[in-house]
Amino acid sequence: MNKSASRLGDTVVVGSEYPLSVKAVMIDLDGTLLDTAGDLAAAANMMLRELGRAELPLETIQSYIGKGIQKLVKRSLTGSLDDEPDVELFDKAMPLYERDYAKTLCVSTRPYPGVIEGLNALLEADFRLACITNKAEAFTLPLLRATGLLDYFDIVLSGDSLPKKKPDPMPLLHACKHFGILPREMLLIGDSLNDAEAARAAGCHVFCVPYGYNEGRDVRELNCDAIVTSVYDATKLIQKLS
Ligand SMILES: O=C(O)COP(=O)(O)O
Ligand SMILES: [Mg+2]
Repeated sequence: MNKSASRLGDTVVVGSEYPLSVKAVMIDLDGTLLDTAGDLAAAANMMLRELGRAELPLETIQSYIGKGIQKLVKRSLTGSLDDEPDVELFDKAMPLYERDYAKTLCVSTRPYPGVIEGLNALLEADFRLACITNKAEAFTLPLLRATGLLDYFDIVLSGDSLPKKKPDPMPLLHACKHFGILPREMLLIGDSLNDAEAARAAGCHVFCVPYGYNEGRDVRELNCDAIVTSVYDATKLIQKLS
């Protein structure tokens, strides 16, 4: 956010061109649509137990979410954001984590307040919707189905759907192409640096929610167009460009 930020109720916006005119909306999954941290952490701790290692607090594992499950496993094994674990240990840990997360996938995971209302309002206003996540597809689709969100989206792009994932702009540009629209006609709603960087690199608008997982960092540090309290609140800042 920059110095010209202003407030509309609890929503913080930058600049004054509101409502923004866009044709389609992309929404991030972990930390924006769904509160997945409890189930991701339960699986990480099952894996750590099976490897005879100490469990980690939920808050620590929550700060490891954002760059896909391989990175989550590496971070859980090393207790750091960027260190590389021993290759043999990682090769043993990865299938354990995948098996464990398949078990915990939707135990406590729920949509955040304002998500269902927001998705309904977006469809009512005739926006086409994409879900863009760094989560692996094997988990994304069952989770969206189990929480009743899958049918809202025209396209779902997961962390392994394309050669590159967020913060690379590739999935965002792919979604623009899918809808036949320009990046500046697209809005991404996300919760992290990965979303903000991907949107800026693609040339899309980006709003961030403050309740998600920004790898332990303050969401106000992000270069985004607005911080919105919920997906529903985001709908009040946009209008359909026909
Ligand atoms: O899988 C992750 O680490 C994060 O996924 P997200 O892109 O939906 O936030
Ligand atoms: Mg996220």
